[in-house]
Amino acid sequence: MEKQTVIQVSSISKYYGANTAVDHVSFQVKQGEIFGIMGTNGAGKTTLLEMLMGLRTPDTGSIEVLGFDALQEAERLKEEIGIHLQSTSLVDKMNVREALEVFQAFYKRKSDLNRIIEQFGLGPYSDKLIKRLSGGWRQRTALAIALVNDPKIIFLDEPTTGLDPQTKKDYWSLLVDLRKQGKTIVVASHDMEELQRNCNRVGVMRKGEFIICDNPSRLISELPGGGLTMEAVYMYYAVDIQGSVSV
Ligand SMILES: Nc1ncnc2c1ncn2[C@@H]1O[C@H](COP(=O)(O)OP(=O)(O)OP(=O)(O)O)[C@@H](O)[C@H]1O
Repeated sequence: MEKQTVIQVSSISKYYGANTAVDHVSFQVKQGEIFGIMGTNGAGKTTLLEMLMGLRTPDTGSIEVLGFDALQEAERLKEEIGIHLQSTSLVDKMNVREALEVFQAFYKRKSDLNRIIEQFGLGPYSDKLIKRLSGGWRQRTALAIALVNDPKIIFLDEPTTGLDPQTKKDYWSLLVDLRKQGKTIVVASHDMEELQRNCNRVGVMRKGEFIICDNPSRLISELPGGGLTMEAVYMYYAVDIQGSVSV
């Protein structure tokens, strides 16, 4: 059976003065996909994610998420999505369980916190201050916070930056489990290996444009001149011809 489209992006742009951060981007995400977004620093990934989450208003185009207009129905949409905080500094002074409870209070629908704590292995840490946790456990906590309203879609902006390879793997196995539970995951990342291994499809951004979007193995095998890894895909599509990154 054809999977349902849960995100429909049609020709959205975002301008910051004369700077075009996102340039007429269109794509769809299906229910249950892990959808990756890659691109150089400044390519527009965060701006794109923020528009999908209803946190930023596009200057052109439209976005439908789970049947809601991300612009007109942003409040309603927030009930249905999980947002992974880039920094947990806001909740640094709380322990893990307190942070989960505080964030859950914002939502009507509530997931079972004990189940999340167990699923994420957070039990031994639930009364520990977040600021005392290692990077990996902080990111795990941030992901747990994104799940307090039992969202259908989870948006993640570079969640594994700075984590060691094993901690990254452990983190991704949580995401794969969430996908198996039917969640849709949209994730921006600079880690080519994790995108290649885990994403159903990856969109490549360059200077605000969506250059190409396909599953990782096709992106690699159809690379003009041949390629073996997402690194080659990145070098070909994401880095501009002069080899300089966008600013
Ligand atoms: N609030 C803002 N005001 C003005 N310009 C901004 C703002 N946010 C982002 N930009 C600019 O928009 C462009 C896209 O930035 P964005 O943060 O979306 O890129 P990114 O791909 O997420 O980068 P990174 O990988 O470094 O996080 C950049 O040129 C950036 O300088």
